[in-house]
Amino acid sequence: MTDIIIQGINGRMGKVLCDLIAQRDDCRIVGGVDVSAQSGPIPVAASLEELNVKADVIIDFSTPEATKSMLRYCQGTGTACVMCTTGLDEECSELIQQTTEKAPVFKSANMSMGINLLAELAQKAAQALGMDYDIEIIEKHHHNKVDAPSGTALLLADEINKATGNRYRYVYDRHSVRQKRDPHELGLHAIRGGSIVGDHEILFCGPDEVITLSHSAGSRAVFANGAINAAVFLTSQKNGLYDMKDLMRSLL
Ligand SMILES: NC(=O)C1=CN([C@@H]2O[C@H](COP(=O)(O)OP(=O)(O)OC[C@H]3O[C@@H](n4cnc5c(N)ncnc54)[C@H](OP(=O)(O)O)[C@@H]3O)[C@@H](O)[C@H]2O)C=CC1
Ligand SMILES: O=C(O)C1=N[C@H](C(=O)O)C[C@H](O)C1
Repeated sequence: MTDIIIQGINGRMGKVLCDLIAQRDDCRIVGGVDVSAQSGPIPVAASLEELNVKADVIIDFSTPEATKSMLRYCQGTGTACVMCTTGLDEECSELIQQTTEKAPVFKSANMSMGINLLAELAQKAAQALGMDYDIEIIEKHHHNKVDAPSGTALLLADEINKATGNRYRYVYDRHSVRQKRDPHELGLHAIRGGSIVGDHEILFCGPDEVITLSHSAGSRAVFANGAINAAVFLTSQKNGLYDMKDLMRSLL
């Protein structure tokens, strides 16, 4: 039985996690962290220190500041964590590095299997098509999302760059750009509206043709299930950094 704390338990993802974990018999929620602590069967506090509950893994869908607090807590206690929050900064990258020496850390800007397959397909397409095809990524999310571009759009861009010898530099939204497109640009564009869960398109625009690879999340369950599976996976891992590729390999 994997004991889990959810950071951001009252948020959109936190609520879906609670529903899905209740249906499983290999894990349970032993506590939650959120701004507004609520009274209920699960203890919830404003910080991990205040919660003072031991768990095997913390799943984090919150804010970048809260993620940093969690990493410091995991460094001190050796607790494993699944990092799902996006919009993280350079300070967070350093904290992640330090934390992986003290605890198992799982990080992915997108916990769905589909996006991680899409990243592999995009790498293959970029390698096969070469510089004659301009790459543009369009992401669409609900109107409550605060960070842009999405962590997933950046993940896809980074994976493409990794597979092509870092040949691209990122251009965001092209607002006020007054020059023609350079072949080394990779465009990232964010759309925010309504209740869109998360759509990502990668366009390879070539001479007289466009190839589009896309993924559309039908519900938040795809992310929540990935995060729960990652939490269970982490309980048998050594200190270090893990991502969806490690989880997918373990399920084969
Ligand atoms: N990796 C992935 O697959 C996915 C990642 N995400 C990312 O997860 C994050 C959360 O998304 P979502 O659930 O939609 O966002 P929400 O805003 O709905 O939920 C975040 C929750 O965290 C709470 N919170 C704010 N500050 C703290 C704090 N210091 N400590 C603990 N909790 C805090 C918020 O409280 P309050 O509202 O009162 O501020 C809110 O309840 C985002 O960065 C999003 O991009 C989302 C989906 C999938
Ligand atoms: O905020 C969201 O909702 C989502 N955020 C993640 C991101 O920034 O990529 C993943 C998913 O697309 C939903």
